[in-house]
Amino acid sequence: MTFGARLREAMDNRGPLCVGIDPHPALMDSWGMTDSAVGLERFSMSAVEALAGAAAAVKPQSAFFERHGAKGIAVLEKVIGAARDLGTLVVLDVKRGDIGSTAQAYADAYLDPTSPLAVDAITASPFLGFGSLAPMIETARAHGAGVFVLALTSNPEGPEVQHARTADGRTVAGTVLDSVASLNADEDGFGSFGAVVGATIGETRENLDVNGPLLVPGIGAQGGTADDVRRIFGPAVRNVLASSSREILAAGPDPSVLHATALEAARSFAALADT
Ligand SMILES: O=c1ccn([C@@H]2O[C@H](COP(=O)(O)O)[C@@H](O)[C@H]2O)c(=O)[nH]1
Repeated sequence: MTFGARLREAMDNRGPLCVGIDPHPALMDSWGMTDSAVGLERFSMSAVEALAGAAAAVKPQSAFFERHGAKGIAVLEKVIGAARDLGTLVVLDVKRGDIGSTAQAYADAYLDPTSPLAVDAITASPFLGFGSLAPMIETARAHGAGVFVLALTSNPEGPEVQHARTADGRTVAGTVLDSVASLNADEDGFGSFGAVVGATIGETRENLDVNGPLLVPGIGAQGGTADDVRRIFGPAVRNVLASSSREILAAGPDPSVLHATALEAARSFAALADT
């Protein structure tokens, strides 16, 4: 099955929620865990075990593992394996992008199933030129994985680049969205290539229908709400995979409370798609 088909099924069965695994030092402290590789492992494994089954996907944020060096990467590997064993899709938030030959190495690291860090999908940055992502796109296609490309990010600095106009009058974000849509053009169902569009962007005139998933961060801690998602995405809301990290993780460490919080969030985003 392609990533798009697996994700559609998971979103339909569990609700369109992706829970971010972002082990911030302050969150680890509030869970009674130290800011160390040991604390990182306890935090992340407890989160994955509590959240698997309550969300369509989990999204480990690579930076929070990288900051613990080699031991942190070992924990990331364990977290990815545990989530996949529990039947939850893994979107690794690494925002990779580089010249083609290096992009291939990133693709090998995350999208080739023989890699220890292989996941279902990654986030990628198109700001070295959309074509530079080709090795990631081709590797994902070859192995039934997916790629979410940054288009309209949730941070306030994003518009200075993403709203800029290209020579043909389209915005940079518009060209990214069009390119993602063309990657999914031959797809009958739900494509495996998605765009990242924040819940905090306010208004947009861009065409958000990419015939594939829209990963939507910025919900909760950054101020985005379910109402914002309904307003921004309109009919494309059916393709939204709502992503929230700190707001849901703040409900821990009790696994049953964490699980219930994610279930409730998944229900509320599923209701948006039904309206
Ligand atoms: O536009 C983007 C792209 C990615 N992110 C990432 O999502 C989470 C958000 O965490 P919260 O705690 O829910 O704010 C984080 O890992 C970001 O790096 C994003 O926020 N915006």
